[in-house]
Amino acid sequence: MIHTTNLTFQYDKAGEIFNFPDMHINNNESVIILGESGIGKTTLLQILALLLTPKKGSIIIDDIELLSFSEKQKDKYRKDNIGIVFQKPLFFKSLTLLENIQAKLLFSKTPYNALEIDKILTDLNILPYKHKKVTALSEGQKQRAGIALAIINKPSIILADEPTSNLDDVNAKRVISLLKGAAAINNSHLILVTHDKRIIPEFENIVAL
Ligand SMILES: Nc1ncnc2c1ncn2[C@@H]1O[C@H](COP(=O)(O)OP(=O)(O)OP(=O)(O)O)[C@@H](O)[C@H]1O
Repeated sequence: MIHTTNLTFQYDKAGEIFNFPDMHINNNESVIILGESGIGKTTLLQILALLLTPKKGSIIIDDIELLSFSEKQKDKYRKDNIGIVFQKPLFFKSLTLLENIQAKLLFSKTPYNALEIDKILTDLNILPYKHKKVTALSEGQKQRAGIALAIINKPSIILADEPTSNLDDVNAKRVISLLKGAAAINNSHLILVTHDKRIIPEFENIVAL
C-alpha cells in the first residue's frame, strides 16, 4: 500500500509551490497521473522515486515512512524496490542493450535469466536489437529499452514518466500491456504520468493534477 499526504514541493525559495493531491494506492493497483504540461507530474514522480525531497508531507509504503530515511537509506530503498522509466532513459552509452541489462542485473544483484530477458524484449518488440549499441537505437526503441531496464529486476514499485510519448499506437499498446502485466506478475504498484490521451482508458484509477 502506498499512501501520500500533504506533499508540497518548491524548487527554489521564490519559485512556485506545488501542492499535490493525497494518494492511496493498494497493492496490485495501477494509477495514471494526468495534468497539463508544466503542472508538476515529473516533479511528483521524482518525489515518489525519492529523488526530490518535498518541503512537507509524507510517503508511507507498506507502513514505512520513507521521507524519514537518510539519503543512503533512500538510495538503497530505490535500488531494491523502485523501477523508474525516465522520459529520457539513462544508459551506459558504450554498451549494447543486452550489456546494459546485464549491468542492471549485476547492480541490483538479480540472477541472470536469458529466457526471461528475451521474453521482455520480445514483448517490447525490441528483441532484434539486443546486441546493438543503445546509441544506435531509434527514440522509440530507446524508450522501450528504458522500460526493459526498469522492470528487469522485478521492482515492487514501477514509476513511469511518459512511457508512450515517442511511440506509435501499436507500440504504445504493447508498452502499457507489458507494464501492467509486469506489475500484476510481480504484485507491484504501477504509477504512470502522462498527457497521452490514448492510454487513459487502460487505467481505472486516475489522479488529476
Ligand atoms: N530543476 C528545476 N528547477 C526549477 N524549476 C523546475 C525544475 N524542474 C522543473 N521545474 C519547473 O517546475 C514545473 C513543473 O515541471 P514538471 O517537469 O514536473 O512538469 P510536467 O507536468 O511533468 O510537465 P511535462 O508534461 O511538460 O513533462 C515547470 O514549470 C518546470 O519549469
